[in-house]
Amino acid sequence: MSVPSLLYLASGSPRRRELLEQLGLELKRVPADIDETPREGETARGYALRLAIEKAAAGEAARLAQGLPAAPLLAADTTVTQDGELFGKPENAADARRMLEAFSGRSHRVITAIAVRDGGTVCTAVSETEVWFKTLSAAEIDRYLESGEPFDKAGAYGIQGRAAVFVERIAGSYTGVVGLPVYETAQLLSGFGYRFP
Ligand SMILES: Cc1cn([C@H]2C[C@H](O)[C@@H](COP(=O)(O)OP(=O)(O)OP(=O)(O)O)O2)c(=O)[nH]c1=O
Repeated sequence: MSVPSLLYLASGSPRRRELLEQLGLELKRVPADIDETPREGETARGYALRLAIEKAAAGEAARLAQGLPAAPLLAADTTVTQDGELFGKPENAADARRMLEAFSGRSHRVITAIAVRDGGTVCTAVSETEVWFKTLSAAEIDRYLESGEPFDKAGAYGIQGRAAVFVERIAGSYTGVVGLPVYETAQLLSGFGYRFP
C-alpha cells in the first residue's frame, strides 16, 4: 500500500490546520457545517464524539458533491465541561465572563474528539485533559475579554494565547486543549497508512 499524503480537513479551525501541518500532512479543506445543539442528557464525551462523527459525515458529503478524489478525511470537536455542564463557544461577552468565572480557582475538563473517515470506515479517538485555573480577578477577566480571544473558542479561552497565564497546570494533552491532540491523531492516521514523522 502506498503511503497517503493528502488528508481532507473538515474543519475551519486555524489551530487544527496548524497542528496537522506540523505533522507534514498535505491538507485540503472541505466544509462541515452541522447543528451543534447538545441533546438532552448527553455527556460531554458523547457530545464531542457525536459532533466529530457528524462533521466527518458532512465533510465527506461536501467532498462527494464537489467531485473531489477519494482520500481519508479528518474532523474534530472540542468541548469543555465542569460539574456536568457543557461549555461551548460563548454567545457574547456576558456568557464568556460566566464561563471564566466558573473556571476561576478550580479545574475543568477539555475534551477533544477526532473522527477519521475513509469510504465507509470511521475511526475515532478522544482526549480528555484536566486544566487548573488560578483564581481570576474581575480586572483580569475584563482585560481578557477586551483582547477578543474568547469568542471563537470552547470555554471562552485559548491556552495557546493570553489565557496561558491563567493555567496553573494541566493533566493530559496540551494539543488536545488547543483543539487537536497530536499524539492521538497520529495514532489514528497511522491506521489509515500515514507515516509519522
Ligand atoms: C479550550 C480551547 C479551545 N480552543 C478552540 C479549539 C476549537 O477551534 C474551538 C472549539 O470549537 P469546535 O466547535 O471544536 O471547532 P471550530 O468550530 O473552531 O472548528 P470546526 O468545527 O470547523 O473544526 O475552541 C482553543 O483554541 N484553545 C483552547 O484552549
